Amino acid sequence: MALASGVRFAPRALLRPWALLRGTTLGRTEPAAGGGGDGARRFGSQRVLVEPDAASGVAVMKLRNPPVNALSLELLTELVISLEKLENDKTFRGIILTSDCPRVFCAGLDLTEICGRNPAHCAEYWKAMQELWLRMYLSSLVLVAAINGACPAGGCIIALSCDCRVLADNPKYRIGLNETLLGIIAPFWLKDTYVNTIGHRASEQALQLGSLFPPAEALQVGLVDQVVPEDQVQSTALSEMARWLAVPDHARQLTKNMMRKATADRLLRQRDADTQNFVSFVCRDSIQKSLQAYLEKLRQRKG
Ligand SMILES: CCCCCC/C=C\CC(=O)SCCNC(=O)CCNC(=O)[C@H](O)C(C)(C)COP(=O)(O)OP(=O)(O)OC[C@H]1O[C@@H](n2cnc3c(N)ncnc32)[C@H](O)[C@@H]1OP(=O)(O)O
Repeated sequence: MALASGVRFAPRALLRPWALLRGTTLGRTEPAAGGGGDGARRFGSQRVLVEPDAASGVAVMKLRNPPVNALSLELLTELVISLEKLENDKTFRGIILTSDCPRVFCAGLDLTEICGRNPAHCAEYWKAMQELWLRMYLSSLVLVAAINGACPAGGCIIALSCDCRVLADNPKYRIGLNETLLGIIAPFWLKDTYVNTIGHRASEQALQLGSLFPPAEALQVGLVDQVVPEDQVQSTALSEMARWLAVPDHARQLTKNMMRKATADRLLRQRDADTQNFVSFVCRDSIQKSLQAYLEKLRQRKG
């Protein structure tokens, strides 16, 4: 990811994401409906659909890991690869991230990846989560989240690592970090991202209470930048994108780096310790029990 000035600010020592790939179908390119030239060709993978528009330099990236876009290891990996692909293509300056699943933007960590799994798997999973956050948080592209569904926990992290957030005005589409309600604790880099977005006091309250904010409250606290009727989320995200792209890339990119680098560096300095911390915490019997109970409650809630 080179800046116009030649500065590279994406962490270079990141995992090679394709090493994590199992049974995915990356790199597939197909014409979009009614499409013609290059600008109308879709590409992506099984769980991430990319609709590039070369003319505007903007790609729409859709999460499609039904039913709730839970962040499985495969989805995390495919997101990193799609992001990297767009970043390496000079045609693109911005990405609109949205969901292809009805009513849910992203349900957060895939709890089945950390329930009843061995420590090695949990470590691999957590590294992939760190990787995605680092890549998104420091991306040289403009990232706009078009939040067209519920956005708890890890879903909120994805949205917060974008530059701008547009949320559909539906009381069911709540957003926030609800980790404490699952008996788990947001890691420091998540807490830092929250504080950077909504300030210390609001974060302190929201993190301890595990608050999930409905749209009007999310707007008020500053978690999202716009709340609009559901059918206007995409068009508003495009208008926001135009506003951000009106700024010269090099100036915007260097400013973004100035604002975010310290937060990302903090994780980069202690990535292994953060992984060990995560693994030893989630593998505790008591935490496994509460995660299992939460998952069971989700399953029983159905119907
Ligand atoms: C040191 C510790 C560090 C901790 C790191 C912290 C970082 C992030 C934490 C997390 O992200 S933990 C995950 C938190 N997520 C949630 O609490 C959301 C839970 N899900 C929901 O509230 C709802 O599913 C929804 C997203 C609002 C959607 O509701 P809807 O009614 O549309 O769908 P459901 O019927 O509830 O679910 C369908 C299906 O999906 C399964 N499922 C839902 N969420 C998850 C998940 N996060 N992981 C795995 N599976 C999930 C749910 O059980 C249903 O499954 P089936 O019954 O169909 O088998």
